[in-house]
Amino acid sequence: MHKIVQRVRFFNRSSLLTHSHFDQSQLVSAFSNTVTMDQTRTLQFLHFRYISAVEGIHAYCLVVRTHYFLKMREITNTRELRNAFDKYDKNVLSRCLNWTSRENDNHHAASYVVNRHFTADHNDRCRKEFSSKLLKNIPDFVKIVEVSARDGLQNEKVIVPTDVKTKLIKLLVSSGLSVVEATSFVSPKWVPQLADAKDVLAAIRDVEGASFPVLTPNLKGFEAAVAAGAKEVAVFPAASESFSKANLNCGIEDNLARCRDIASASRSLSIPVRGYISCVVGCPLEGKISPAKVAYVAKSLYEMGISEISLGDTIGVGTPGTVIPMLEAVLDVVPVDKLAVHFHDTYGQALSNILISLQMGISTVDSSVSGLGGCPYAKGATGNVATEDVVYMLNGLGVKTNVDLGKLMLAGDFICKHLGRASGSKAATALNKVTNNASKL
Ligand SMILES: CC(C)(COP(=O)([O-])OP(=O)([O-])OC[C@H]1O[C@@H](n2cnc3c(N)ncnc32)[C@H](O)[C@@H]1OP(=O)([O-])[O-])[C@@H](O)C(=O)NCCC(=O)NCCSC(=O)C[C@@](C)(O)CC(=O)[O-]
Repeated sequence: MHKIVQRVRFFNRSSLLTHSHFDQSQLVSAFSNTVTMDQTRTLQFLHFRYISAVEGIHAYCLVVRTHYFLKMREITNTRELRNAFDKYDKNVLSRCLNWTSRENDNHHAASYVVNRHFTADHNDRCRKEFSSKLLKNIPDFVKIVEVSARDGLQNEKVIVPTDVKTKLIKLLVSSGLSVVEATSFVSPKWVPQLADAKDVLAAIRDVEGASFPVLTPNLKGFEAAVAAGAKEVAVFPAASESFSKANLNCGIEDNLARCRDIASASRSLSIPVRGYISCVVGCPLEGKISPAKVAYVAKSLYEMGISEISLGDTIGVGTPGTVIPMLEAVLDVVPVDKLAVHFHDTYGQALSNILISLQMGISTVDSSVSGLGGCPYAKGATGNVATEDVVYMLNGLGVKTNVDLGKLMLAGDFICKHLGRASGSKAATALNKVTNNASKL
């Protein structure tokens, strides 16, 4: 039985009931005549499957390697195949199936399923093609920027003691994470949870093996951070005017001016400045955000010498369908090695968005242990993507992170126990059930 790997649309059920008398040879000969190909060969490429009315009527026209007989370039995705099929073959197919396509029924006639699994040889070839196409841009190494101690905790209503925060940071570092965002130098009136920023930095002063960037919204925050020993800072403009006002009490342009001040102050101290852009696909206040707006803010940050630009889907509404155009727009103005992605998992889309970002060449991913997180000024935003889930996926892809999943899970267990809640990481939850030695996975 051929494995059907991609189904676009079912044939119209009622049409099939009416026109269920066609057979395979009829179909093959119609195609052969049209595409001047011998029947045996055509059979190889075209497979028709009809399941009787007892099981429910489904007909699949399997068009494989369409380019072979249409002398087209290879078709790799559904949309391309649909377009090509619509252009060249719809009428042929309709004739084969003895259909009279009604005008608004055209899409039924153009329905098809791609079958890439019709011979062993073909399987091997396809697997290689898939691997080279889908994995070719995926980096060998991904840098994970762990944000749980800042983004993860900033939204917690009950104040987490400083020693719990610092123990969390130490556990995260011991798992191999090389960048652990530590805290924010923001107004304690705005984010009371991080009012102990200075004490956190003091407590981790001697911890080696990682850098500890901190958020600084303005020069006041930057100066306080430097005085407390920060060696890396981050600014955080938004791509949404309304969110910028809600989060920072100033609009995009005013905030970019503050970022510029911080960038120039940091230059003389050789302090790298990271830049987050919030709301890169959607805003809790404005809805959809255009890729052009994100590209504008990204370009501004790049031009002021920001070392890394992290693209934040603050409320987790993005899907690959919205993330790809956003990334394309940003990649037009900022080199890929300067970019990072920062996905919240509100709608369960974070891992697919990360995979797409890796396929587009991005090699820095922000995440938060146990999926902790949420922005106090983005109502409805849930946790960041869980670091354990990201590491699990990257391990599966053979991508190095230098992070020990077992030790990472210990950090997750620690903070979840303290907060009195279950982990938001699916991988950690599953691994905790099936093995006590997750670090071997
Ligand atoms: C930017 C401000 C300070 C403006 O807040 P403001 O009220 O407009 O500031 P102001 O200049 O009028 O000052 C008001 C008071 O705040 C003080 N102040 C002023 N600046 C500081 C500072 N740096 N540190 C400590 N105190 C500060 C200042 O001294 C004054 O104190 P007062 O005289 O009333 O006693 C405020 O809006 C703020 O702190 N916002 C931060 C909000 C925040 O942290 N949001 C969460 C982080 S963003 C995020 O999570 C998204 C991200 C990055 O993860 C990416 C993603 O997920 O997409």
